[in-house]
Amino acid sequence: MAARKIKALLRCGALIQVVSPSAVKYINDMAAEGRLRWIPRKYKPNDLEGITLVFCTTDYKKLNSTVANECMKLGIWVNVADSAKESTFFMPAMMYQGDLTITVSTNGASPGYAAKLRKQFEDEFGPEYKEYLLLMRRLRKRIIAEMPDQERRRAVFAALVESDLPELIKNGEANKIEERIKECISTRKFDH
Ligand SMILES: C[C@@]1(CC(=O)O)C2=NC(=C\c3[nH]c(c(CCC(=O)O)c3CC(=O)O)Cc3[nH]c(c(CC(=O)O)c3CCC(=O)O)/C=C3\N/C(=C\2)[C@@H](CCC(=O)O)[C@]3(C)CC(=O)O)/[C@H]1CCC(=O)O
Ligand SMILES: NC(=O)c1ccc[n+]([C@@H]2O[C@H](COP(=O)([O-])OP(=O)(O)OC[C@H]3O[C@@H](n4cnc5c(N)ncnc54)[C@H](O)[C@@H]3O)[C@@H](O)[C@H]2O)c1
Repeated sequence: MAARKIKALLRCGALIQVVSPSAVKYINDMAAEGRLRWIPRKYKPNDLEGITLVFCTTDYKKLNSTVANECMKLGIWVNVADSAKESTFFMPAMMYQGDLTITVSTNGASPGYAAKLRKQFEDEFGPEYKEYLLLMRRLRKRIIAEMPDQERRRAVFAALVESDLPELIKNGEANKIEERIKECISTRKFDH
């Protein structure tokens, strides 16, 4: 449980401290690589000093609850793995494809369903979207620099996002990609 939360946090560049007498291999490895600090003992109340975000992921319900209460008193945001009710924030299911991030939440109604939808998004948004967004990032920079008229730029961006570029990338149709970009750049239509 803790390992799953840690994976998401490391992606965001969080500074992580784990307090637990035991740790799974992943946490052990991350500690050995210096990517987090593992304090191998039971929780003590002053562990919350200077902490901005807390995850209570022990298998000891009463302790999770006590820590959550302490956090509430101190105004620290807390996520309680076995109690949606005592959490002040939830984690969503997340997927990444380059610069694309998709998160799903059911607001605590069914985390399993959030996970199922996340898998569906992973199937739908393959590596072509990573490529597509790299392309869009380059094009957008160029268009902003070279196209002074904002209305015109909006029309071009709208055409680019409505285009079949991801499909063309997926199918490796390189010649059509150039052609499609040119078509989009020459578009003048803009729907308000
Ligand atoms: C999305 C995800 C993110 C993550 O954990 O990083 C996440 N839970 C995931 C999976 C999952 N969790 C559970 C199952 C078993 C099936 C099931 O219960 O449905 C599965 C399915 C699985 O493992 O595949 C059990 C469970 N979960 C919570 C409780 C306690 C409670 O409900 O009070 C219990 C014990 C219930 C019991 O006692 O039986 C509570 C929460 N879990 C949340 C998030 C928050 C609400 C998010 C939302 O509703 O969208 C919330 C409120 C707090 C939080 O943890 O942030 C991650 C999917 C990651 C992915 O695969 O992409
Ligand atoms: N939110 C979710 O998505 C979700 C999903 C599955 C399970 N859960 C819940 O999360 C909880 C943890 O599940 P798990 O599978 O990770 O359990 P686990 O047994 O693998 O891990 C619990 C950890 O808590 C540590 N611990 C126990 N007492 C402690 C103390 N006093 N101080 C510090 N650390 C202590 C243990 O050393 C262990 O490393 C369970 O209550 C489970 O119901 C939540």
